[in-house]
Amino acid sequence: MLAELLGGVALSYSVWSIFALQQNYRRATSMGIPLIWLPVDPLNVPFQVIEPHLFRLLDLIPFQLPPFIYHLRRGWYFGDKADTHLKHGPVWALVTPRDIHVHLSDAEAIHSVFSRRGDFIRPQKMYKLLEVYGPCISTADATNWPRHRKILAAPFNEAAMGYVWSETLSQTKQLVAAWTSSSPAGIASVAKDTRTLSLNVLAAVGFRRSFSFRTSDQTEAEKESGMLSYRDALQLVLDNAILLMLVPYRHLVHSWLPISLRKIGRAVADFRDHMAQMLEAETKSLNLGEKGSGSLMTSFIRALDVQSKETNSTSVQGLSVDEIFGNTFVINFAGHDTTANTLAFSTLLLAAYPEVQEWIAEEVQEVVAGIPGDEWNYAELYPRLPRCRAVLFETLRLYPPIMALPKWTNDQPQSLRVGDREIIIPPHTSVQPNIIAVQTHPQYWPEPRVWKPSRWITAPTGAAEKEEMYVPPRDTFIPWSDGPQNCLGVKFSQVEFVAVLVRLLLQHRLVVIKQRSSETDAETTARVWQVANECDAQMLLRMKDPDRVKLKLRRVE
Ligand code: HEM
Repeated sequence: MLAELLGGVALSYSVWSIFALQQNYRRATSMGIPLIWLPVDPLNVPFQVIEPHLFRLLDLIPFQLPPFIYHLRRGWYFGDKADTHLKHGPVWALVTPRDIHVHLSDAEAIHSVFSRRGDFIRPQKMYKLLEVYGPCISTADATNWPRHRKILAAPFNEAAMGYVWSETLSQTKQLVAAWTSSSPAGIASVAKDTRTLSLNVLAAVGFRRSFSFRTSDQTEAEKESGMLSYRDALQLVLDNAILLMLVPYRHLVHSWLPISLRKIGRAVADFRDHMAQMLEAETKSLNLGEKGSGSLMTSFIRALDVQSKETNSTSVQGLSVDEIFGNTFVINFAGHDTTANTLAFSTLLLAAYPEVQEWIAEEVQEVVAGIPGDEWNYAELYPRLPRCRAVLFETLRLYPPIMALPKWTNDQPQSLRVGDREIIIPPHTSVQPNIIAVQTHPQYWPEPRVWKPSRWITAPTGAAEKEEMYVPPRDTFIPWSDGPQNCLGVKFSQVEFVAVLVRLLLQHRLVVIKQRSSETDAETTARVWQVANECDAQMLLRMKDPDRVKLKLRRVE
C-alpha cells in the first residue's frame, strides 16, 4: 500500500516536472541564449537535503554521466570558474521545472543588474531564513530596505575602522603568541583560530564586548551572570545557523530533546538576553545624556529613539526592538565566516608561497619601521599597505565566499544589454551575476587560475611605499557585490585583514610542516594548493578540511 502510494507520488511529481520543465523551456527560448535543462531545481529543499548523499553514490559510477548532472552539484561554480561561460558565452541559463536561472559573466551586464535595484530585485523570500531573531536588512522589502540600510551604514565610519584596526592588532598579537608556542605537531587548527579572531573583532567593534584570544584547543565555555558568555553564545548560534534557520529556536528547549540540541536552544536564548541587556544599558546611558558605548548597538538605539519620538508620523523611520535584534544577528552572520574563511585561505596560501610572505614583510617593515607597536596609527599606516590588501583581493578573486548572487526580475520583462545584444528576460526569472566566473574569466584576467597577489600592484617601483593598487575594469572584481545593495562591511573586512597581516608577518613567517623529510618544496606547495582547492559551499565557500595542512609560526630576526 505504502509502496503504491509512494509510486503514485513519484509518478505525479515526474509528470508535473516534465510539463513544468517544458513550459519553462518555452519561456526561456524567447531569450535566444544557450539553455541547459535540469530535471530538478537546485533550490528544491528536499533535493538539497539528499544532494550530498546522491553525489557520494554518483561519484562511484565508473562511466560518464549526462552533462546536466554537473550543474546539479552544490557549489559547482567553484570547480567550473568561467568554463561554462567560455563554452556558452557571457549569458546562458539553467532551466528547471521550477525556474529559469540566467547566468552572467559580462561585466557591463552585471553592472546594469546591480545598478537597477528595482528591476533586478533581491529575492527576499530566499533570505527569510535569516530572521532568527527578527526582520533585518537582508529580508527587508524594497520599501523598507532603505530605512535599514541608512541606519546600519551610519556606524560603519572611519572612527569605527580605527577601532577595527586596533582591536585586530591586539587580537593578532595574542594569536601570534599562541601560535609561536604551539606544539611541534603544529598549530591545532588555523581555520578555527581565524574564526575566533574574526568573532572577537566583531564582538569588540560592533558591540563593545572585548574578549581575549583563545586557541581552538581551549574549549571551556565562559559564563556571564549564569548565562553563556556573549562570545560563546554567539559562536554556538553561528555554528548552528543553518539548523536555526530551519527550526525556530523556541522548539529547541524542550526537556525531551537530546542535550546537544537543548544546548543550542539555550545559546540562542542567552544571546537574545545579551542583546536585551545591551539594549537596556545603552538606552539608560543615552537617556542620561551620555554618549553610549559608541558601538553599533548605540547607533541602533538612537534609531529606536527617532521612531518613538515620531509617533505622529505615519512612516516608520527607525528600527523596532525586533529589527535591532534581527540586524545584530545578521551583521554577525554576514561579517563572521566571510572574513574568517578568507583569512584561512590566505594563511594557507601564504604558507605555501614563502616568497609572497617576504614580499609582504618587505612592505610591512618599510611602513612601520621605527614606530612602536602601540603607536601604529590606522589613518597613517593603513593606506600605505597596498601589498597586504593585494593578498586579500587576490584571495577573494579566486575564493569569493559568495560565488554567485541571486537577483530576480520583477513582475515585468527586463531588457538587458549583453555585449552587442539586447536580451529580454521574462518576469520572475532568476538572474545571477556569476562572481567567480567574471573574476576568473581570461577576457579580464591573465593567468586567471593562478594565485598571484602582485597582479594587484601597478608599476612596481621597487620601493614598496610608492606602489599603488591596480583598479580592474568596472565589475570584473565583485566579491562584496556592487551597487546600492553591496556589502556594508567592505572596508571593515579590508582593515581587519591588513591588520592581521601586519602583525603576523612583521617578525614571523608561516611554515608548512613537511609530511616526510624527503618532501620537496614543490611537493609541499602542491599539497597545500590541493587542500585549498578542495572546497564545498554550505552557505559560503570554504575548505573541506584545512587542518590536513599543519602550519607553524617561526620568528625571524
Ligand atoms: C571578506 C569579507 C566579506 C565579503 C566577501 C562579503 C560579501 C558580501 C556580499 C556579496 C554581500 C551582498 C549579499 C546579497 O546581495 O545578497 C554582502 C552584504 C552584506 N554584508 Fe558583507 N561581506 C564581507 C564582510 C562583511 C563584514 C565584516 C560585515 C559587517 C561587519 C558585513 C556585513 C554585510 C551586510 C550587513 C550586508 C547586507 C547589505 C545590504 O543588504 O544592504 N560583511 N556582503
